[in-house]
Amino acid sequence: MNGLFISFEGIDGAGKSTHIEHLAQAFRDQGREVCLTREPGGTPLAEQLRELVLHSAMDALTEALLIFAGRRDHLLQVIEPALARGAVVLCDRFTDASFAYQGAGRGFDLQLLGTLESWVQRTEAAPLRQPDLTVWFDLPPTIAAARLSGARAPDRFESQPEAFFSRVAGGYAARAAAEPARFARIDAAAEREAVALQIADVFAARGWLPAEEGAA
Ligand SMILES: Nc1ncnc2c1ncn2[C@@H]1O[C@H](COP(=O)(O)OP(=O)(O)O)[C@@H](O)[C@H]1O
Ligand SMILES: Cc1cn([C@H]2C[C@H](O)[C@@H](COP(=O)(O)OP(=O)(O)O)O2)c(=O)[nH]c1=O
Repeated sequence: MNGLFISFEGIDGAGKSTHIEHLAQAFRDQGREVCLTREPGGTPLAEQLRELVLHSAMDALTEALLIFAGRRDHLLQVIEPALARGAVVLCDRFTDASFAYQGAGRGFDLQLLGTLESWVQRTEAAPLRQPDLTVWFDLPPTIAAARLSGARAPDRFESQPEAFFSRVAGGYAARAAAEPARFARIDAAAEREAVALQIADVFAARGWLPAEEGAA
């Protein structure tokens, strides 16, 4: 069976974590091996880099290099081997987050991000490894901020002002517009159950899960 690489994107508080575990179970119920992972992070080395990126002050190039260094390790140690085994890789954020946060959010050079993407995502199995599907939780930053307020201690990104998240949201929209076949936009402002149904539809439409399996 072919592996499946699925990433989940959206601004902080968009609802990704709320839905990923349920999807993982739906795939396991179909007898699929599921590799549940995240970025920044996903390997011991990349988790160490994550700690630095989320909690230490640094300039934009340093930040981008650390994130892509972690991504390289994660891709080679975890994602490619899982795909080669035929597993379903569910990844909480991938490179679109770099274009949205470092690019649109921080104003970092998009061309340079594209260069890093092409270096880092070239593997033996793929000239440019990209997710087969990116589930994009789209919702206004005001709603995300309200959901997050008091829910958890903010990291370096979560403590940014709302204008930052408006730019990040715009960055996701631009990536989605550039690659509409890879992106599935979810109206994440909806109630939890309605969001789950939208996600279920996306997976059913691709024939990856039975219609009822994705709904919470
Ligand atoms: N559809 C929803 N409506 C209202 N609150 C939600 C919804 N989805 C998630 N939440 C809540 O919003 C907060 C952020 O959700 P979470 O899944 O952690 O987002 P993310 O992983 O994208 O940052 C959590 O407290 C969660 O319980
Ligand atoms: C993958 C990635 C994440 N990030 C940021 C987005 C998030 O604010 C932060 C951590 O992501 P995430 O794991 O989604 O945080 P949490 O578990 O707290 O919801 O890292 C980037 O800035 N660039 C990237 O390439």
